[in-house]
Order: sequence, then structure tokens, then C-alpha cells
Amino acid sequence: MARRLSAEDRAQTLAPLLSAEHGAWALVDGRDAIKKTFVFADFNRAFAFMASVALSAEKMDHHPEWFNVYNRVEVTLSTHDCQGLSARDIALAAHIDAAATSLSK
Ligand SMILES: C[C@H](O)[C@H](O)[C@H]1CNC2=NC(N)=NC(=O)C2=N1
Repeated sequence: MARRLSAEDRAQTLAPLLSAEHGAWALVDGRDAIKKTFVFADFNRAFAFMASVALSAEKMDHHPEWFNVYNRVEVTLSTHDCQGLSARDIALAAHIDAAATSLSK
């Protein structure tokens, strides 16, 4: 069972994701979750991003909540098993940022 991030975990692993000057993740209002919107050149890029993230998510057994319209993908991460943020969300966020970077070139 995943465990919710402690205050110390949040300072060490969550804060950097939230404070990145460019393209930061944000906390979701009223819920222990983070969100980020990715915009690509077109739908093909957005869907390639989603396909790449889907494969990582399945391997990690940890899945994003997301919404796609054309070239935009809105991603929310939270761990349903513990109803809040866990280390799994931090790990998946890193994969998602890497996938977005490689598809933005
Ligand atoms: C049975 C399976 O391992 C669980 O349901 C996994 C699958 N993917 C998951 N994804 C997310 N975001 N949170 C979970 O708690 C979760 N649990």
C-alpha cells in the first residue's frame, strides 16, 4: 500500500516540482494532488506523449488522470490507494516531464 508523502518528503521531493520556474506542477485545490498542462505542436505530438506516458504508467502500475483536446493534455496525479500524493506520483511526474521534453523538440 502506498503511503502519503510526509511533510519532510514534501519539502524534499514535491517542492522542487512545484517551484520549477518553467512549467511547474501546481497543487490542486481541495485535493491532495498535483496538475500540469502540456501543449504540443499538434495532436500527433500530444497523442505520442500520451502513448509514451501510458507505457511508463503501466510498467509502474501507477496511472495518470488526464484530459486531452487536440494538442493540449491536462494531467492530474494522485494516488487513489492512499487518497493523496505518494512517492509514486513524484516518480510518474518525472517520467511525464521527460516524455514531454523529448516530444517538444
Ligand atoms: C491494483 C493496482 O495496483 C492499483 O489499483 C494501482 C493502479 N494504478 C494506480 N494509479 C493511481 N494513480 N493510484 C493508485 O492508487 C493506483 N493503484
